[in-house]
Amino acid sequence: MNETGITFENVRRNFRRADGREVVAVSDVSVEIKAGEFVCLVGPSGCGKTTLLQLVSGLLSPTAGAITVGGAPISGPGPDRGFVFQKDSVFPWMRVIDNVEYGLKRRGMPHDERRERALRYLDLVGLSDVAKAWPKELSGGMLKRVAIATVFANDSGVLLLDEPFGALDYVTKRQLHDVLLDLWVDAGRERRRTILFVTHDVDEALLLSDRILVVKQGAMADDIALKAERPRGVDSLASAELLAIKHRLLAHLGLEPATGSEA
Ligand SMILES: Nc1ncnc2c1ncn2[C@@H]1O[C@H](COP(=O)(O)OP(=O)(O)OP(=O)(O)O)[C@@H](O)[C@H]1O
Repeated sequence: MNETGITFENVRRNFRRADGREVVAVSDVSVEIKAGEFVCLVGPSGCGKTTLLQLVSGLLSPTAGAITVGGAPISGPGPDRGFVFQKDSVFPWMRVIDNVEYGLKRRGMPHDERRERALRYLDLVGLSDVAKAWPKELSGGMLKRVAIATVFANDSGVLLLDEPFGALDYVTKRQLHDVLLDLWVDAGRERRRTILFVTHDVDEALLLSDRILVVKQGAMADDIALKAERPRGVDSLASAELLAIKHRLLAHLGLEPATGSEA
C-alpha cells in the first residue's frame, strides 16, 4: 500500500436524530481503494455516500471499525485529503486567487511560491482572467472551477468530491469532467491522486471512473471495474461494456428490473 490508498475495515457510523432515533448511515463497510484510482460512489439518496466521504475527510469518525489512508489511521482532517462539497466550497469574502492560495498559506508556503502555484492552477482551469475577482462575480460553473483549482493546488494525495457538479448545466458539467480528468492525470506529477467522487449521475460515473462502488442502505452492494479506454465520450457510453454497466447501475437504483448481475 503506498501513500494514498484507502482502506475501510468493518466501518460503521450511527447518528442519533433529534427525535432520539438511531440511524445507521454506514453499516459494515470493508473495501480497499488503490492509490491513484478514480472511484465513483453511486447509490440511492440517503444510502450513506456523503457519510463515507466525511469519514475519510476526518470530519466524522466511525462508530466502529477503522479507516486508513496510506496505511495510517485517520485522526481528523489533514492536508493529505482535500474535499469539494456540492455547496459552499469557496469563501465568499476572499478574492478568487486568495481562495486558491488559502490552504498553501496556512501550510506556511512563502507568498511568491504560493501565488505562482495558485495562478498555474487557475490557468489550468481556464480562470486566469478572474484571479482578482470576488466569488459573487462568478457563475456557478466558474465557482466549481475555483474549487477544483484550490483542491488540486493544495496537492493532496486524496481528493473527496461530493457531487461537485450536481447543480451544473450539461455543457459546463462535461467541460469540467475534462478539466478534472486532465488534472487527475497531471503529466508532471509522479503519482496520480486517489479520487472518491459521489454522484447521482450514472453517465458521469461511467465517463469518469476506474471503478464504481454501489452503496445501498449503508453497505457496499456492488463493486464494478471499468476497463473502457480513456478519453471517454458518447461513443464509449454506447459501447457494450459501459452499456451493460449502465443497465446494472439502473437496476441497482430501481429504475430497471434486476438482471442478476447486480446482486
Ligand atoms: N448529522 C446527521 N444526523 C442524523 N442523521 C444523519 C446525519 N448525517 C446523515 N444522517 C443520516 O444518515 C443517512 C445517510 O446520509 P448521507 O448523507 O450519508 O446519504 P447520501 O447517500 O449521501 O444521501 P444523498 O444522496 O441524498 O446526498 C441518512 O439516513 C441521513 O438522514
